[in-house]
Amino acid sequence: MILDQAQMPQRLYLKDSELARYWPQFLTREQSDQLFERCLALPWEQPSVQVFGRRHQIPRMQCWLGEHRCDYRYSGTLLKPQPLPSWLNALMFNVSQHCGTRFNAVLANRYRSGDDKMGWHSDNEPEMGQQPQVAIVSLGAGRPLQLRSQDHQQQDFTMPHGSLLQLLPLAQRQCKHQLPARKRVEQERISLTFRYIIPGFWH
Ligand SMILES: O=C(O)CCC(=O)C(=O)O
Ligand SMILES: [Fe+2]
Repeated sequence: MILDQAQMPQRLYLKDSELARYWPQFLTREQSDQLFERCLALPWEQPSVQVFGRRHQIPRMQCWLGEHRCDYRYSGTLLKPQPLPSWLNALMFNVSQHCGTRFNAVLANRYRSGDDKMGWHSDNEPEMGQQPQVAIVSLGAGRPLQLRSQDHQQQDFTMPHGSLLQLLPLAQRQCKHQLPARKRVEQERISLTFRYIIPGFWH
C-alpha cells in the first residue's frame, strides 16, 4: 500500500488501484465541536447481536439514520432508519459532493472510551449494491482506523477531530478495517459513517 500525501485529498493505493481518500482537516474546529454536541443528542442504542450463535451487546453505541426505506441488515437484525435531522442531511450532502458519490444513510458509532471498539470487517452488505460506498467523518478523540489488505499490508489513519475518510468500493472488496481498543483513551469518539443503501431492498 502507498499513501500519496502530496495533494488533498491524500490517496491510498494498492498496486495501481485507489483504495481510499483522506482529508485530515475536512471540518474546522468550530464545525467539528458543534457537530459533536449535536451528535450527543441522537437516539443512541447498544443493541445485542448474534455472532456464531451467541448473543452479546456490541462494544459501542450506535444509531442508524437515513432516507425512507433505507433498511440495513446488521448481524441478524434489520435496522429501520431514524429520520435525518436537517443538520445531518446538510453534512451528508457536503460529504457526497466531496466524495463524488451519493449517500442516503448514516450509521453513527459512539465509542464512549478507549474500551469501546469495532473488530475487523468489510462493509459490503447486499443492500449496498455492487459498488459499496462508505465515507467516515470522525469527531472527538483521535482513534486510529486500520485498513488491511488480504496479503496483510496495513495502513493506519489517525482520524483526528473533523477528518474525513472515503473508503472506495475496492477497499471493501480487497481489505478489512477495524477500530481497535485504545486502553489509555478516556475521551469519547463519534464516527458518522455515510453509506448508500438501495431504497426498498428489504421491502
Ligand atoms: O468508527 C469508525 O471510524 C469505523 C466504523 C466502521 O467501520 C463502520 O461503521 O462500519
Ligand atoms: Fe466499517
